[in-house]
Amino acid sequence: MSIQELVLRQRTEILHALCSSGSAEHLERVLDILLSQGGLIFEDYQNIQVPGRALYTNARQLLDLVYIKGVDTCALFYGALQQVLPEEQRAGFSFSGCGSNPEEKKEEHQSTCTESLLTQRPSLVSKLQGCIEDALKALVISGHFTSADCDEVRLPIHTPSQQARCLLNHVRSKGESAAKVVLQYIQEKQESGSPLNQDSWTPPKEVLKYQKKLSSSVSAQSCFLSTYGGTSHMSLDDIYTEGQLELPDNCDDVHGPLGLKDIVGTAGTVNEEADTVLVSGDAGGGKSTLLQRLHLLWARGTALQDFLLLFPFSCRKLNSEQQELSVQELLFQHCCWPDREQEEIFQFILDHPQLILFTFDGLDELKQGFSDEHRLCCPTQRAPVHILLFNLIQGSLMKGVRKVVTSRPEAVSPVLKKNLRKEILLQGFTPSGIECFVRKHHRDPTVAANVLESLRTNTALLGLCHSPVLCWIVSQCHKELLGCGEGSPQTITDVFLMILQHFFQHQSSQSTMGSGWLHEHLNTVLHLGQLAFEGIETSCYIFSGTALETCGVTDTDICMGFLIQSRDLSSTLSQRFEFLHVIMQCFFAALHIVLSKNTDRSTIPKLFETQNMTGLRSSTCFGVCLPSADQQEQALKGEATSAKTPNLQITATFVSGLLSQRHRSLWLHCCPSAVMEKRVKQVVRCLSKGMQKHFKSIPQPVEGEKKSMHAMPGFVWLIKCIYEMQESRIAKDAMSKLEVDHLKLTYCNIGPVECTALAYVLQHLRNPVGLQLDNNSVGDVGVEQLLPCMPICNSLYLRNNNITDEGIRKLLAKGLQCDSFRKIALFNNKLTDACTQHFSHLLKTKQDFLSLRLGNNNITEEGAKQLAEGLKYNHSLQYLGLWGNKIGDAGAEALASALENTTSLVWLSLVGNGVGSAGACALANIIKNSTSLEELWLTENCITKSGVECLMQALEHNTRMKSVWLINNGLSLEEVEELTQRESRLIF
Ligand SMILES: Nc1ncnc2c1ncn2[C@@H]1O[C@H](COP(=O)(O)OP(=O)(O)OP(=O)(O)O)[C@@H](O)[C@H]1O
Repeated sequence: MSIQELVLRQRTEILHALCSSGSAEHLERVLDILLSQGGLIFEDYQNIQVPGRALYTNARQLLDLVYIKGVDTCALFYGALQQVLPEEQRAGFSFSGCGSNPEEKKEEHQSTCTESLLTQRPSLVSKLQGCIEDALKALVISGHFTSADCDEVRLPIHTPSQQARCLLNHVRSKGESAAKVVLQYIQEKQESGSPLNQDSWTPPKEVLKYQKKLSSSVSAQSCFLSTYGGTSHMSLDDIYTEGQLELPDNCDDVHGPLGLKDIVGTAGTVNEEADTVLVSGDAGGGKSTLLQRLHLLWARGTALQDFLLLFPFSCRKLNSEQQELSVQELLFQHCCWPDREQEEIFQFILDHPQLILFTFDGLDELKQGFSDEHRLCCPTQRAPVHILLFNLIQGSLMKGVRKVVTSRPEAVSPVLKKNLRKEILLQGFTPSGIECFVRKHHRDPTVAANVLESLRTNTALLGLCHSPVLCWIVSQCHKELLGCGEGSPQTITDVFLMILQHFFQHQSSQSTMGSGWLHEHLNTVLHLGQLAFEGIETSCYIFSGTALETCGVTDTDICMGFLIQSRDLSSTLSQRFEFLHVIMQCFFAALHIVLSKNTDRSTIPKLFETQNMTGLRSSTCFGVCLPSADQQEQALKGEATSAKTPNLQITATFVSGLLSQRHRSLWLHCCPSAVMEKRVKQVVRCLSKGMQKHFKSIPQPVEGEKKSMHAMPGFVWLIKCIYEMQESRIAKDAMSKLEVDHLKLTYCNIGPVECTALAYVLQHLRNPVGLQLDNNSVGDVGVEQLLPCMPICNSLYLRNNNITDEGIRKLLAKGLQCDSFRKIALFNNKLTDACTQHFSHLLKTKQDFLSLRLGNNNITEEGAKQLAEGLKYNHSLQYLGLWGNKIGDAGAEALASALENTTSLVWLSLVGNGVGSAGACALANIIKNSTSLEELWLTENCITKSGVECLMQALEHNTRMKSVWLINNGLSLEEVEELTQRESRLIF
């Protein structure tokens, strides 16, 4: 009998010997040997070892292939069995002359490293098992493996030998030089005599010394928070509160909240080839503080430990670099100077990009807007710093070095987006974050409790506190806050006036009553205002002593605490200053515009006009104040103005707030009232004109469609300015001309603060509208802020907004009293069964409610039962969507019984709810009896043929039903075919 025949005859026994233990190890070792001896080629191996396929199937595939390949391969196969199987099993599979000497084969296959990986595979698998991590490190350092490659190898379902095989397979796909790294690594291990399972790679000594110096300077720079510099020292450890990190809505590959580690992790990656991670968030939202935290944790060795060197940059500081620099100079001069061996250290950085992390804070503050026009690839070539920065971000310079960049969202251009690995949104504090921050800020629990209580009674202020910088001010000014009773702050201008007063009164020997405090410090306000204004118009946020002098800023002014000394990793001899926070600079710039005698007449119109055009990329706002050469340069740069747009918008918002009726008494003795009146009129006119422009942009509706307005950039900002003015006359005027049926504000970065302003303004609309706020960050506090405009909303769309049951409780309590309120959509929020009783009550009470969509929340059987209670008594609901919840068959049964005789429901979706056949049979009763239902969606519900039969029988009695959707249920192809033929309204 030939050996080929033997393979056939012993097929069952061989399969048993290879697979009966349930472990794949025997089969995999046989494959290793066959690969090493040329019995199989790698493509054969891939055809046999199909991931996820049953072990027996793989083994059968091997036997088929061995048989087809012929006698030689069969002989090698029997030889491999002899090597792999336990002694007691071997005897059954002996065949004289089988198996050639593997060493001989090795001689034949020495030409390339990739081939050696195959010929030496059995021994490599055994050698690598104890030192997978080291081998991975070598591959990462050499640039062949990414962290995703490593993760795949490390998968916990792999045994050590499978990890080794997976590593070898990956290496093969990376090519010859990767194979060389592994072989060299194994060889060096053996030559050094060190056991293969010990970590041995350490960076050169000079690099380690440099790392130590860098990390100690990063640590020193990041352990205190700068906002407290002017008043008191607060260590970051004592005050740091987790902010809310989110991925943009379209990528939902992560469940649960993101943490700091996810910033450089794989979550949310959209472009594997790019190296830059963007953290975007509003002014004062905590981006710089978050980076500072990352820096500190890295320097302490508790985070980002995959990176040996971390280079932190501040775009604000890079603005003042006048020289052209090379990357080497940029790193060493701006971050940390190596005491020795600069060339060696820089070469190490170039050779090991995976071990290096750059952070660039405040890209929006860079004078030049991001552009990819000037390409630079050579790390030793000098160039203006912004060009270096852009090329680093794009990866044309220092490819492979990871970069984390922060920016305000308004300044993120499409060109920048194109170069991003991923984006993470920093959404400020959550409600529990606010509480945590206040408690950290006030060690005295009674004070903390009082501050929190005053926030609870003033939800507009609570909304503002989602912004960490405002939360800081509110905590800092707790005495003023607790003493102000009725006049408690409502707007961001109120909050900043509070801190202004707080700082002045802390510096004064006696506290001045009434509005006298401002008059007393008017000179300081004007000096700092001038400095701030000039800085905002030229994107300058750091000021030299000379700049201070030019604006008349004195030592007394500095002592007030609004300016702090600029910190820098690179040592500079002259002192430089910056405002406590850039929003503070905007506030002083606004004070200058409002109070200065020298404010040009065109300043206010230009400030508002520019912001209102399209938001970004418009001509420079304060162009008139710049020398004409600068104007030309700005115009040429085009995007340069976009970077400062957010600060101009904030300044304009403050101008509106400062000129509001409520604050005018403050300025009585500071500025002639006629001038003040004129400025107020200018602002009101600008806001009204801005709104008009938006309204004019609304297209006429197509016949039969509703008139709908999509918010243009700048719309929300205009609304916020109107809110700052706190004059309902202005809000009313602005809104009286808006005639739309539907207002769409999706993806507009709307948080609680914006909700407050929206509600304030929209309540003056003449006719009810549909308000669509999908994909924002409204949250429960935002929902509460929206309540005043509920009477004007006939439908409310709040998809993807972090809303919980508590928010719904308040929303529905108000909704019950609103006659127009008929529809609500809340997909993708955080709702559970706890909110369904409120919906149930709403359904019972409001007999004109039309549409309820609660898809993709966490509603279970219990919630469905609660809803059913309400549905029993409701005769108006037409649309009910519970797609993507977990109501199960019992939930479906409860709904079915409540809706059995519905005369209103037209559309019901229970997609993806685990309804099963039992649920389907119950739902069939609605089809049987209802006189209204037209569409039933039961896609992805594990319904089998028996369930579909029930639905079909019910359809026989119903001619009104248009379709029953049953895609992706537990039906075979044949069943689907048969059922479709029997009933065409079933859609599979
Ligand atoms: N996570 C945090 N924990 C505690 N305080 C914070 C946190 N984040 C921000 N703050 C406070 O808010 C202030 C403003 O934050 P930060 O400067 O980090 O905001 P930003 O987003 O960088 O603002 P901008 O875009 O205007 O530069 C900080 O100085 C600090 O007082």
